[in-house]
Amino acid sequence: VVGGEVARPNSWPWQISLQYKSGSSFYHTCGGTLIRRGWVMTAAHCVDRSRTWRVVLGDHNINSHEGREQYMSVSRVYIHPNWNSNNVAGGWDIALLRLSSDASLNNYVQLGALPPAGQVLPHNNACYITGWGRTQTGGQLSAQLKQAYLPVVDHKTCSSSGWWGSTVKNSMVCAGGGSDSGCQGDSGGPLNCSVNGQWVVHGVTSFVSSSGCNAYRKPTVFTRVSAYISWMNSIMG
Ligand SMILES: CC(C)C[C@H](NC(=O)[C@H](CCCC[NH3+])NC(=O)C(F)(F)F)C(=O)Nc1ccc(C(C)C)cc1
Repeated sequence: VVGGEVARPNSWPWQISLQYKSGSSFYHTCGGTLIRRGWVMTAAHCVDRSRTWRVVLGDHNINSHEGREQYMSVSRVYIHPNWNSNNVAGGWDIALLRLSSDASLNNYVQLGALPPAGQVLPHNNACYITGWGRTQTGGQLSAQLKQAYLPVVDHKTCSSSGWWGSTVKNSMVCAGGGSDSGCQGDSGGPLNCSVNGQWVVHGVTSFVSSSGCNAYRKPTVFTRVSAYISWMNSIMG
């Protein structure tokens, strides 16, 4: 997250850290959202290489053990069948991770709310991106979970010339476009939007401009969760 601020610990209790094993250690690579006690939603581009994964729930500082974390292994990865790793602009950047055991829900670990199928938010709807991703283009990951206010940019604006043009599809949500943005390492994490006074996870962080995370008129682009409700239900049952 470029800009924004460090989140109050565990104030986004559905945010997870997706980590891969290398040698005897695990490393943060992406974010994700706990959507059922045994299921995590993330981006397909986060898991299109087969690795040994673990999901950390209830985390704040990913470099220290604070005692609230739950470490879960992943029993199966479901990548959307239409995902093409050579074309993030094609969309379909969504995946589900089946955890090998159910999470315990508490003050630090809660389920994220999903939108109704087809819901599209209006221009400027209040949303926050959260994640441990780079804090500057080409910079380092953040040790502590960060948040940034990224209001929705409607499809009409986001897909216009000077913005993303035809790279952005209707199955995506744009948010931000100013000095705050997502960045590498935020991928897969939630776009948390305020709808009728409730937080709803409307986006899965997908891509930013290759010329820089907070590039002018290149809002962070998210997979629009409301376009994938039926697919997710078909997998999770
Ligand atoms: C070094 C980084 C900044 C490059 C940048 N990376 C990204 O945007 C990666 C996802 C890349 C998936 C591709 N397999 N996502 C992120 O950085 C995220 F913002 F989500 F955290 C990128 O590729 N951006 C990109 C590439 C192509 C397009 C279209 C023109 C096809 C749009 C954006």
